[in-house]
Amino acid sequence: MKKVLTIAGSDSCGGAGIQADLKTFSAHGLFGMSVITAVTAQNTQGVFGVQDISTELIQKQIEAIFDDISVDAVKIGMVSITDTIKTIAETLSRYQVKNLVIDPVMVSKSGYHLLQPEAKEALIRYLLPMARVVTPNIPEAEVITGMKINHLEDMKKAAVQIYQMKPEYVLIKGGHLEEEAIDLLYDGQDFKYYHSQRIDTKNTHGTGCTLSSAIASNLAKEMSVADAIEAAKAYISVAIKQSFSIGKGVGPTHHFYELYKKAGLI
Ligand SMILES: Nc1ncnc2c1ncn2[C@@H]1O[C@H](COP(=O)(O)OP(=O)(O)O)[C@@H](O)[C@H]1O
Ligand SMILES: Cc1ncc(COP(=O)(O)O)c(N)n1
Repeated sequence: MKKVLTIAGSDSCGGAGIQADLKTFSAHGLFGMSVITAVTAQNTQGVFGVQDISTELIQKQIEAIFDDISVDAVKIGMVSITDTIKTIAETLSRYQVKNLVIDPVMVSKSGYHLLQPEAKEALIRYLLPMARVVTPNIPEAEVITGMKINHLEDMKKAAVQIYQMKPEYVLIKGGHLEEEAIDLLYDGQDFKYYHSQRIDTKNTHGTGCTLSSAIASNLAKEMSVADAIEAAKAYISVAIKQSFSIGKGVGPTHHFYELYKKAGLI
């Protein structure tokens, strides 16, 4: 059984964060584990409070896992503050970490800063060089590069700039573009495009978390990066198509193992 770890924040309403990650791992038939960086009080309408977990406990959670269990892939999501970032980077650097996917979570769909703006530099300096794949959405790519992204040509320029920050692969997600939801992969040489039809729904809470967890799941299954993203993109498209309302705001994606199996996605 392949084992996948998420290092991320808890979302009390279950649509994003640790909860979305673990659901995605299970839907891929994998064993999911978690290191919780922060607990958020959150629902479909907003984020109402955050408690960062102490760096001591974050370090102990990581050590508890890696000292005992072999981990096939790791996904990092909400990391909140500079001290958390430094602790994760320092602790992970003591282990052979395979297949690290970093989703540089910054601002929730409701506008709450899940990463303190001053922690951006630490994320770039300490975490990005450890990544096999980094998966910014367009607003995140804009913050990381300092450039405005309006269309595909801008995405390409941003991908080249982020690649210089030393991840192995950069995937810029186009969910925030107007027309098609095109994602762009750059490996330092070539660009690869992942097209999918834009699904007309407001229920996209947790789409970024789900995509990065699906990529980590596929890497744990020893797929190549390009194939892992292809399969993850198919997964997120079905998960968004099946998304539903659970409250008054932005609803979650759907992780339905049997459905995806029937569709031949897993
Ligand atoms: N309305 C949509 N229809 C189809 N795919 C979407 C839609 N919104 C997002 N996606 C896809 O979901 C994934 C997550 O993207 P995005 O929403 O940009 O990330 P984030 O949740 O980090 O903002 C990407 O593969 C993106 O192309
Ligand atoms: C704890 C936590 N982590 C991440 C997100 C971002 O979610 P999304 O995938 O919708 O960008 C969130 N809202 N809450």
